[in-house]
Amino acid sequence: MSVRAAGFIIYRKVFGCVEYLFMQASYAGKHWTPPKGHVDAGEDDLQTAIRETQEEAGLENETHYIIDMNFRRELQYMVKDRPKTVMYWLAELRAGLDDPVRLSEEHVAHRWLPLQEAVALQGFQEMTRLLQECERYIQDKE
Ligand SMILES: Nc1ncnc2c1ncn2[C@@H]1O[C@H](COP(=O)(O)OP(=O)(O)OP(=O)(O)OP(=O)(O)OC[C@H]2O[C@@H](n3cnc4c(N)ncnc43)[C@H](O)[C@@H]2O)[C@@H](O)[C@H]1O
Repeated sequence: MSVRAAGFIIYRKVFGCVEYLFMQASYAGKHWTPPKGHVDAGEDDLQTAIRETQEEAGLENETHYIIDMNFRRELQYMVKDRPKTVMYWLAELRAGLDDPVRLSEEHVAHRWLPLQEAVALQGFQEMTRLLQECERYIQDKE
């Protein structure tokens, strides 16, 4: 059976430059991902994304970021021989907030990074494609 998770690709704009939020897991390979987590029973994907982002990054929907409901993408990869599906929405940090992220014990560090640095840091092929798509989408919106 497939594992299901959901989260947000959260970006902020600093002097016109787009920067994406990545957080480093405190366990195992200490990999970097956007805020996301497993979908609990009775939750829909969007509820999960909002809950996990609050739990993992201390960011509240509306107060700290605005969700773009027009940009939703599904990532798929294998974890320990099981398929995992992660639903991501794009979300923008509210202007003027700088860095309100407050990490839980699940993560040891976070960074706001422009596209190329985010791509290099996280290193996953499907996430790279998704970030490139986000970048084009954000540019087209402006
Ligand atoms: N090894 C471990 N030791 C101790 N506690 C653990 C643990 N793994 C999970 N936990 C605990 O489980 C909970 C996780 O729950 P949640 O917080 O609810 O779920 P998650 O973000 O989806 O978890 P995870 O980190 O496992 O998933 P990811 O897909 O990023 O990562 C899963 C794998 O996929 C890889 N991966 C991540 N993104 C990928 C991508 N885009 N493409 C390919 N592989 C990717 C990662 O490198 C990683 O190997 C946490 O409380 C944590 O403490």
